Amino acid sequence: MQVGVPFQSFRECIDPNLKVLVRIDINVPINVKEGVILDDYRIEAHAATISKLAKSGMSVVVIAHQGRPGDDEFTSLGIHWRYLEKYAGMRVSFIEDVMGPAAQGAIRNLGPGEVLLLDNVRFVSEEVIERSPQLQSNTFLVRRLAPLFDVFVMDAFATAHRSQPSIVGFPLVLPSCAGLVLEKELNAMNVFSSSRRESIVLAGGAKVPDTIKAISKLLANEAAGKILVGGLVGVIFIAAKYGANGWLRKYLEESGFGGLVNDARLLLDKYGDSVAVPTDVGVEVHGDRVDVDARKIDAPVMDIGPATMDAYSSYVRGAEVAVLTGPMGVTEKKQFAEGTEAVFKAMVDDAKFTIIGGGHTIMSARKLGYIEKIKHVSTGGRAFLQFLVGEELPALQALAESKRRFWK
Ligand SMILES: Nc1ncnc2c1ncn2[C@@H]1O[C@H](COP(=O)(O)OP(=O)(O)OP(=O)(O)O)[C@@H](O)[C@H]1O
Ligand SMILES: O=C(O)[C@H](O)COP(=O)(O)O
Repeated sequence: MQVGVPFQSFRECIDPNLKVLVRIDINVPINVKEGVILDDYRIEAHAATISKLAKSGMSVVVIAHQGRPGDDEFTSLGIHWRYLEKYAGMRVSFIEDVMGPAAQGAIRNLGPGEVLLLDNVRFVSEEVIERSPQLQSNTFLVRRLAPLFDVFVMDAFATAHRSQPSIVGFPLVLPSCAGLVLEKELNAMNVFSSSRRESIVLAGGAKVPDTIKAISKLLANEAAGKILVGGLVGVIFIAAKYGANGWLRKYLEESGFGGLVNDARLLLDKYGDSVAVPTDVGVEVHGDRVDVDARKIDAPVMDIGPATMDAYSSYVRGAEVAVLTGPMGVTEKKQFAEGTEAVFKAMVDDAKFTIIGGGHTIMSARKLGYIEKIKHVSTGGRAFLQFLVGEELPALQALAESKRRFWK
């Protein structure tokens, strides 16, 4: 943990005599019907925090969510349980309850070194309402569970942007610390934010409005030296820089992204060379890849082109930090994974520190064989973007408040 961080570090919560409540984020892509988790990266990451706490002799209760009420991935943590056991390398018990008498009884009876996973905290309706930490500390969830614990460990970086009871409520009533995953995320982000003009952000993927907003904030805060755009985000910047005819014009009308072209143009006008836009792209013609000039697009854009790969690789060379959020192309199709592969290669070969974030980005890095070579793989999605651009995260503010209240 860096000096000057305004909350307690992980090791300050470790004490074999204590019962700890740990909030983790094991919200993962899941096939509920078949009971199969499609990407367990987050579970593996948080298992380290849990095993460390349990091995120290603490009684460990884990609280987490999966999905949002009403969506297909909203389900019990009964599926996650076994994965957690596998990665923690120890027995984990699971209870189909969050804060009722069954859960309370199991928490009371938990012995030293034992781990209990509670069910999906979003089964409790209060959890999905975002309000101030003060109000969240007065919810039924917090009032029922907090008295059963000595300390709270906040490890769910990926949910740190939510002001929900299990994130911001407990720190106001229990002495709290950052977890191992949260500490790692903050350390990596500190490397990024202390490099500023020496860092490069590669922004691709398909979350076009969110990513353009993030780019705008990165530029306004002078948080990065250069932004290199790709993926569908890059397509919007291509339209802003070179104009849109043929396929591109039709695509903008049909996708509803037309309005964002103006936002991209304003950013290019204001920040000029700080944003690099693809000069060529890989388009799909009858299933094949054809590389064309970005001014002459007449088929679906699926990747950045070879000249752009070279240019982006040379920008990455020598960067203090290179961050990739969102793939450069449709990596699900082999012939359009070339751009993403080229920038991964440049990152691991030539940048001093590398960070990636986002579900598809991580999956691409794994598929293309770069995951082990990236210095920091973030567990966060929205939280990662929000933190990257320098926005406050409610979870961190609540931890800081906990320090003021309990750790004099
Ligand atoms: N040119 C393109 N045209 C269409 N889709 C693209 C293009 N480039 C990338 N994509 C798609 O973008 C998706 C990933 O973008 P997204 O913004 O969701 O990334 P992420 O942030 O890593 O993932 P997640 O949202 O899961 O956290 C992939 O499915 C990929 O196929
Ligand atoms: O996957 C995420 O980004 C986090 O688990 C937060 O999920 P949410 O967007 O449903 O709050």
